[in-house]
Amino acid sequence: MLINRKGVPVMVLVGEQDGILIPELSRHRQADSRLSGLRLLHTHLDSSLLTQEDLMDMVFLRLDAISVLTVSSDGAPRTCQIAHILPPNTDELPYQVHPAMIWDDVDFDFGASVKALEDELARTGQSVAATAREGSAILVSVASESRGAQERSLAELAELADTAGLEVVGQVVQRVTRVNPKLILGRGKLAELEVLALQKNAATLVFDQELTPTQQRNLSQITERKVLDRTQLILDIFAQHAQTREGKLQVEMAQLKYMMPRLVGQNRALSRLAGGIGGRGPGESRLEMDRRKIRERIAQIKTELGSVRKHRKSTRSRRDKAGLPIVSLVGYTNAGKSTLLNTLTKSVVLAENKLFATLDPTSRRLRFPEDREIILTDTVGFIRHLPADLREAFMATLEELESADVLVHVADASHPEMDAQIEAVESILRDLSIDGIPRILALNKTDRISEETRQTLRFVHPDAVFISALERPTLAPLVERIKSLL
Ligand SMILES: Nc1nc2c(ncn2[C@@H]2O[C@H](COP(=O)(O)OP(=O)(O)OP(=O)(O)O)[C@@H](O)[C@H]2O)c(=O)[nH]1
Ligand SMILES: [Mg+2]
Repeated sequence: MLINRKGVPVMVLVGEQDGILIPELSRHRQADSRLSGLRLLHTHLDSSLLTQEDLMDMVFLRLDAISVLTVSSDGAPRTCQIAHILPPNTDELPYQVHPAMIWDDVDFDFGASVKALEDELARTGQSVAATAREGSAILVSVASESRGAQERSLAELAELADTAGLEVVGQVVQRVTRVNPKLILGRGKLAELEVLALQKNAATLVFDQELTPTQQRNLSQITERKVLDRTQLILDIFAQHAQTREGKLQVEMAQLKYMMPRLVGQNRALSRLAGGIGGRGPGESRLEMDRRKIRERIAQIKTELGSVRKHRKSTRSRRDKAGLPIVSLVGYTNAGKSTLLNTLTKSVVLAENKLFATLDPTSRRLRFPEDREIILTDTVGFIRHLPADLREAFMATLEELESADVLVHVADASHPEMDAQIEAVESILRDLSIDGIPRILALNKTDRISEETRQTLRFVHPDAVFISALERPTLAPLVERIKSLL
């Protein structure tokens, strides 16, 4: 029986021995509350009390409370057990399960309990600006790696989320031997995640691992929240930041390719549900048409990209004819490449403390004191675990590197993961087969490291040049090294 907050039963459900089917409840959800406003009282025909399944139902249906009543063989009520979701608490408990009570002794004030919960949830919800709700996110990692490794990867995901404009309000880590093909995480962990999202008022869940179309669909259906994975987040950032024609086309293509299999997935689900939803949904034929349109658009983008590239090749060969040597800055995202380009050339190339501030190769002329000129080009930031779909789009933006005479690999010496970042960059350079071009390793942001760290780094990277892109005088040794290689 589903009972509303006035104590009125709104639905009586009849089930079978081992379960009842609870229909879609979202219609009952009140606008001013995040719980459904309903509590479920149900019976167990054996004498078992609340089960894990019951608690899952409470969480995913966002019930105010769930109670189970056991009945004697003659149908008389015996014991009752109540559970309800908890407001955010220091013990990080998702819900409270009360001890079982004799039915005749039950004296539980549902009204008071739910009011306390709603008040508390509303209060924590308000500490984040009301409008921030759409933008507040919980980060989730489900993998077989160690907890430490997962947390390091989540730290990077948090930076990505920040760049994408999301506010991170919590995180959940699960270490598994095998991921759940339907939900990626186990049901129990999903319930924990759902309660955390409810407690923190987070509208978005961001997974560090790539979600299959099925997982993504299931997760957003069950949680009714926006579900993103790392790929989508990066695509989103790419889309926000791409500036040139080529950058935009590359991003659009990657997005369309990402969408395709997901459309197919939706389609299958729709055809399975077709009887139920009648003509309201975007019918199968519409989706079919959308897929065809996407394919057409991808083909069109390919043609456009071809002509954009041809154009760029000709500007490149003009530059080659001018005989100016090309020096390209490469490096992990946020290492300080654009800042270095700015300081060296005093030009204004977008530099921000955001990942992926730069998405398109940007070139500047740089004149040395003795009247020698070079072309200095900035590039897109590299990143580890670049999703397979994005690798191609990313590498395409680096094509220009082939014609570089010198590569300056900029690394952030103040970053705890610097060595892993350096390796990630080197690996992509190897894939591009341009690791043969003379290369200088510039350890940047040395204004932020201690003398001790500097000593260690000098030992580990004896060939590196130490710079601070913010301090022009520190760049002299780098300029000397560049000149010596030309
Ligand atoms: N303290 C300090 N901060 C720096 C230095 N160089 C760059 N930064 C800061 O680091 C942040 C990232 O710099 P960017 O130049 O945008 O980095 P990028 O490598 O171009 O990043 P992407 O374009 O995203 O790949 C900015 O906030 C810079 O101000 C430095 O030498 N010292
Ligand atoms: Mg940049």
